[in-house]
Amino acid sequence: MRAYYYDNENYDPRERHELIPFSPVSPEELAKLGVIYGHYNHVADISKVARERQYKNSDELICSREGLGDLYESKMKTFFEEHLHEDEEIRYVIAGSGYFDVRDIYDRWIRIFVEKGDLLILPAGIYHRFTLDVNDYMKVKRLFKEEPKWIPINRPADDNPHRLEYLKSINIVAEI
Ligand SMILES: CSCCC(=O)/C(O)=C/O
Ligand SMILES: [Fe+2]
Repeated sequence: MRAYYYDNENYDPRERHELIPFSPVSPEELAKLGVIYGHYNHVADISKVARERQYKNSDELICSREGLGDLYESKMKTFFEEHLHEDEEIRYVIAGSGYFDVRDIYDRWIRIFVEKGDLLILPAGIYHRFTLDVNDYMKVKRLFKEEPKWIPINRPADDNPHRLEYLKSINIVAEI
């Protein structure tokens, strides 16, 4: 995992987009936003984490042109729309790599590069998005607390109760 501030420039999002000067973000800073990172060499280790955190379901997705076929363009577009979920987003990278972008408390984008063995947990209510990198391939295990479901709620969703709950959890009081 490697996290850093995004440059906000308007070229292929699958490029690195490092802000100049390079501004790294530590796992501790991510934790303050409620973003949890771990690294596990074997997919089997994830079963333990899943038990501990009471994730009951999982599925696997191959994000690539081949894996998604005709859905590739539309899925990539959806994943890269800024959105939130009403539940945690839990992703374990089985192979390949990609980027999750999350908003910090000042609404700046932090780019999180994840690769094989990385586990990333995004809290419910955080604004974020996802893109593959230039290698265009990621095999990911998605874990769910309940039934496998993936519902993105696109920004603006500032009145969403999970958004408000999230802001409270990181000590930000929303302006109404
Ligand atoms: C890499 S898993 C597919 C993307 C996804 O599930 C998501 O919610 C991105 O934010
Ligand atoms: Fe998401």
